[in-house]
Parts: sequence; C-alpha cells; structure tokens
Amino acid sequence: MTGLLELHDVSLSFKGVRALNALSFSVAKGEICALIGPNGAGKSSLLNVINGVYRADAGDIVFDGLRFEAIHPQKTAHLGIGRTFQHNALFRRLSVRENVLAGLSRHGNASFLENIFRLGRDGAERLGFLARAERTMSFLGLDHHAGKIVSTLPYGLQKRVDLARALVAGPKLLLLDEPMAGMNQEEKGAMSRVIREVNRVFGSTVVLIEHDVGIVLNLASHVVVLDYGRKLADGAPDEVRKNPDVIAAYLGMVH
Ligand SMILES: Nc1ncnc2c1ncn2[C@@H]1O[C@H](COP(=O)(O)OP(=O)(O)OP(=O)(O)O)[C@@H](O)[C@H]1O
Repeated sequence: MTGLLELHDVSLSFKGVRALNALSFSVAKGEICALIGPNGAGKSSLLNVINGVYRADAGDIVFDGLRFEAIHPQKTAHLGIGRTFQHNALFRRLSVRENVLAGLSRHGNASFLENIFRLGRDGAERLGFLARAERTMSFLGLDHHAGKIVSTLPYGLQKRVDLARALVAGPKLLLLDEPMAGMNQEEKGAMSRVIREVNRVFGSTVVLIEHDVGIVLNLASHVVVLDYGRKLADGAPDEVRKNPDVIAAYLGMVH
C-alpha cells in the first residue's frame, strides 16, 4: 500500500488493555478518512500514536515517505501533521487570535509567549505569523471574533478556533478528534462544510473521528471501522455501510 499515511501492524497496550491490535491501513493524499467505532475502540489512541503523543508497542507508521516507530509531537508538527482534541485544549483566557497563533509556536524561532507578548526576537517572523493567523481566521469565518476571549464564545465557535489552530501551519495531514462532538445537527452540517472546504482549498488530507454515522457517510471518502483495537472494515462509505460485520457490531446500534 502507498499513501500519505500508512500504518503497518500497529499495536498499543495500556497495562494489559489492548487499545490497538495489529492495525494496518492506508490514507491516500487528499482523502477525508473517518475513523468510527464504539467507545473504547481505540480511535483516540490511534490519533495519539500518529502524532507522537503515544509510542506504539509494535508496528510502524509511514508519513509522507518517512518511516517511524516513535516520534516526538514537535517533529510531527514540523513534518506537517496538525491535530485537534476531543475536549478543546484551548487557552480559555486568551483571545481567538492568540490561540490561533499558538498553532505556529512549534514552527518559529521565537517562543509562543514571546509572540503573544510581542517580545519576539524575530519581528519579521511575528508579522508573518500574524498574517497567517488572520488569513486562517478569515477563511474559517472567525475574523469578527479575533479579539474575543475564547471562554466567552459559544461551543461551536470554540471548536472552530481549535480547527484554526491546527490549520494555521498549513498541515499536509489534519487529525480531528470529534470536531462535531456536542453539536446539534445544524452545527454539525456547518462544521462538515468547513471541513470539506479545508480539504478542498488547503489540500489538507483529513483523518477524523466522529460518532454520527449519518454525518460520516456524507462527509468521508474513506471509512475505517475499529472494534476492540482491531480493524473491522475499511473502504468507501457505501461498501462499509453494507458490510454485515459493521452492521452487526456497530451501525445497527447507533443513530
Ligand atoms: N492513557 C490511557 N491509560 C489507560 N488506558 C487507556 C488510556 N487511553 C486509552 N485507554 C484505553 O484504551 C482503550 C481505547 O481507548 P480510546 O480512548 O483510544 O478509544 P476511543 O475509540 O477513542 O473511545 P471514545 O469513543 O470513547 O473516545 C480503552 O479501553 C481505554 O480505556
């Protein structure tokens, strides 16, 4: 298999709990790939292995031609992997703009705090970063909220800020951990359109976790189904929808 992202027999355990069990699949450049599966299936663990938060016990990962068994999150950011989190890991007392700038902190010479407090060693870098942050906020419809403190924003907008922070560095691969969690159908529809636009305009390949199967089957071009850390199905949405194992284990039980 050749893809922008390839997993080869990746396994991960936590004190006897097999979170990932010899998992292999490939994500082609330009795809929107959805990971689905019941609670505890290993979806978040998988994202954590890909971006270096966890180290796999076995197997390896190939990203953009580079093979690794373990990697530091800083290195994955440099390689072009961006990430959002299931529970927003935003700086709640900072502004939208400052949070988006934080997405560039691993990409410059000056530290995040130096940039925020304008003490940057590198003024040109700070101006370049600000311009990128403004472009990203504008693309995601956050420009009118740039100066607002994140904790004052509605939840749906906070999820969008999290996406802007992951997107600002122009990642080749975006890992989105439940970007629509806690949203109503209208908000989910809006977020789906945003993700499609990000994929189309920025060209970022997307791997996302989402529990709403209806949304997934409409948004994704590729679906991987996990169950107890194993791969249950892997294919186009229409194939996965008809897979009897998936219907028995998962689709039959959820909305
Ligand atoms: N840091 C950890 N320490 C111990 N066990 C963990 C840890 N992270 C995950 N696990 C366990 O690994 C398994 C897979 O968990 P994971 O969170 O990856 O599943 P998930 O599919 O993302 O679930 P959910 O849909 O509920 O977020 C579960 O049994 C979980 O309890």
